[in-house]
Amino acid sequence: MTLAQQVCEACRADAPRVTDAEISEWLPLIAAWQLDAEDGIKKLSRQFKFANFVDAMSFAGHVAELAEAHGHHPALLVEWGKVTVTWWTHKIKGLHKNDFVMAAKTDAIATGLCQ
Ligand SMILES: C[C@H](O)[C@H](O)[C@H]1CNC2=NC(N)=NC(=O)C2=N1
Repeated sequence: MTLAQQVCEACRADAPRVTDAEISEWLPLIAAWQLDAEDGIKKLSRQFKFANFVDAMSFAGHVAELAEAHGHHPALLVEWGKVTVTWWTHKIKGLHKNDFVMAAKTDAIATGLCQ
């Protein structure tokens, strides 16, 4: 089953962060995403390009619906012609498999919407 076909598991505060081995295994599956660390918190982010602000905002709305459906939410930066989506798990201050699943699902909904 691909990452995009998987579902988020209910994330608990004591859930384990992904290991370096898991990052090495899963990051290539979401090759357009980059691994960042902000204040020691690992995050996944990707910038999606659009023709204008309204299209960018519309995509952000689709991501919001996806997030609500899965109970797992990103940070969204909406600018003219682009949206930066950043996934991490607040509860564990780092990356959980859910973040890789949601990044893959974000790619799936972006298909056909972004430039
Ligand atoms: C109560 C609610 O389900 C939790 O706060 C959820 C909401 N969405 C979430 N999203 C993310 N990315 N991390 C979380 O820890 C998280 N927790």
